Amino acid sequence: MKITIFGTGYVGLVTGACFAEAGYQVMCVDIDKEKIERLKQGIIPIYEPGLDRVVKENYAAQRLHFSTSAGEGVAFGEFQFIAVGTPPDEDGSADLKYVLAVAEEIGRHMEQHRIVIDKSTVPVGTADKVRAKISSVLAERKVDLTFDVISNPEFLKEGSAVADFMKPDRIVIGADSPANAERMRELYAPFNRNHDRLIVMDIRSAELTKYAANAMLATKISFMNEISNLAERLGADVENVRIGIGSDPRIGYQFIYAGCGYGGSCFPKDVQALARTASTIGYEPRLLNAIEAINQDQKTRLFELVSRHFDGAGNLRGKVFALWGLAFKPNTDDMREAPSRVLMEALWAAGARVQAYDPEAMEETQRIYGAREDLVLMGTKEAALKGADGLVICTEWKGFTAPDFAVMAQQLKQPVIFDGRNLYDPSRLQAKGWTYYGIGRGASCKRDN
Ligand SMILES: NC(=O)c1ccc[n+]([C@@H]2O[C@H](COP(=O)([O-])OP(=O)(O)OC[C@H]3O[C@@H](n4cnc5c(N)ncnc54)[C@H](O)[C@@H]3O)[C@@H](O)[C@H]2O)c1
Ligand SMILES: O=c1ccn([C@@H]2O[C@H](COP(=O)(O)OP(=O)(O)O[C@H]3O[C@H](CO)[C@@H](O)[C@H](O)[C@H]3O)[C@@H](O)[C@H]2O)c(=O)[nH]1
Repeated sequence: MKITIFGTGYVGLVTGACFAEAGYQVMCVDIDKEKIERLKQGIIPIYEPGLDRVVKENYAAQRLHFSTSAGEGVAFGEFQFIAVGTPPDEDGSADLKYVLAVAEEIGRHMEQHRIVIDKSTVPVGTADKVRAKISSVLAERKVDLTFDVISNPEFLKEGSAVADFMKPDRIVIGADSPANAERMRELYAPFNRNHDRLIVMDIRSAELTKYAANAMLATKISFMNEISNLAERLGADVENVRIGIGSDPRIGYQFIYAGCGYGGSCFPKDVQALARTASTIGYEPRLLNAIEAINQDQKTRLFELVSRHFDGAGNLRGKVFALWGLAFKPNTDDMREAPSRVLMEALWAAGARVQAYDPEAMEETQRIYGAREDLVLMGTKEAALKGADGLVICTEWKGFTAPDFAVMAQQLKQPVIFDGRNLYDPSRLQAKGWTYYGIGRGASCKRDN
């Protein structure tokens, strides 16, 4: 079977490389010429565990091909995956311009039947728009060709994208005929062994399933962040509460970690896009709006703790802060909507300087912020501490979980930690003379009310 994937971002590149690893012939097409050139040279544009090997080996084995030519891509695969970005429009709704541009290319270059599969996260009704776009271009060309449109949303997580794709929890297929569903079952057979993971449904339900999944996970996080704010004020510890409620299998332990807010390219944009969809059909999305609002507040939490500790009035002129963790989560270099950005920008606005360290996201930070006097990127987490007035943690990289606190205390001007991911045991640190602030740790930390 031959597959074409439009878009070589997190989803497209992982999907293409994993299909090639399963033995298929795959062509990845992107409009970004530099990205495609670098991929051909074996330079992987993102940090994603395991991706480097699958891309390089399958490219060398000539199962994985790269191109900037849409025409070449449309001619190549019977299956045409759309895996391009769907960024937020000005009003928060999903911008479909990249998706529809691909649909247009497919219509323009098609010479035989094609199965068009939408893997991008798109609002309900997008498959109809893709179908209409291809049909109108075919009509302009005055050619009579048949094609199918299928929805196949992607659920991989950054940081474990290859593993998630190889061993999915589920493969959601939105199809309008049993024959199309069967073609997808055949295509996904290498990833659907041992037990059936394929969930087949109508196209609109598949499109909504993707948003519902992300909104549900974001709800769990915002709920716990709200509880953390209560815990802080009530003198309870959200970490104890987390363990207490997670033990109920109806709640579960996953996605109930309070912290400095959720980031990334998906939860913030998808919660907003779903809320926007609701508004456009006259339904007030009260819960979705609250999830988003709680998250925005939560991202300012660390700055509040820092400024209250040092000044109370938000003036941090002359202060220097060590920052551990820039990426929006561990095992990625992605900084889209990262809580670290909100924190750094607030610290800078208050006159402070930042000495930052992240195992993977330094280049990305440099790309986003360029050279500025109030940001120094340090080569190690220890170096970031030197001469700083305090340590702030935004990302729970494994390498941050068991540092040498005695050495750290010597490097910092004063032993104070603002821990946005609740990595440490407050009482142990306090026993060693540290001032420790976590998220929602009212029982064990300094109360701030
Ligand atoms: N990042 C994730 O973890 C994740 C997971 C599941 C679903 N999604 C969804 O998948 C989609 C893609 O996300 P991503 O993170 O991979 O995006 P991305 O921004 O990393 O990559 C998108 C790529 O598409 C390319 N592109 C744009 N227009 C094109 C065109 N006409 N032809 C070919 N290529 C084109 C861009 O140059 C870019 O390389 C989004 O809808 C996103 O919401 C993302
Ligand atoms: O208990 C938790 C779990 C996560 N987070 C934060 O939530 C954000 C998102 O984390 P995660 O879901 O692990 O990363 P993503 O790569 O954004 O993956 C989400 O978004 C993808 C894109 O749609 C989906 O495919 C995935 O299923 C979905 O988990 C990060 O900032 C995390 O720090 C918390 O604050 N607390």
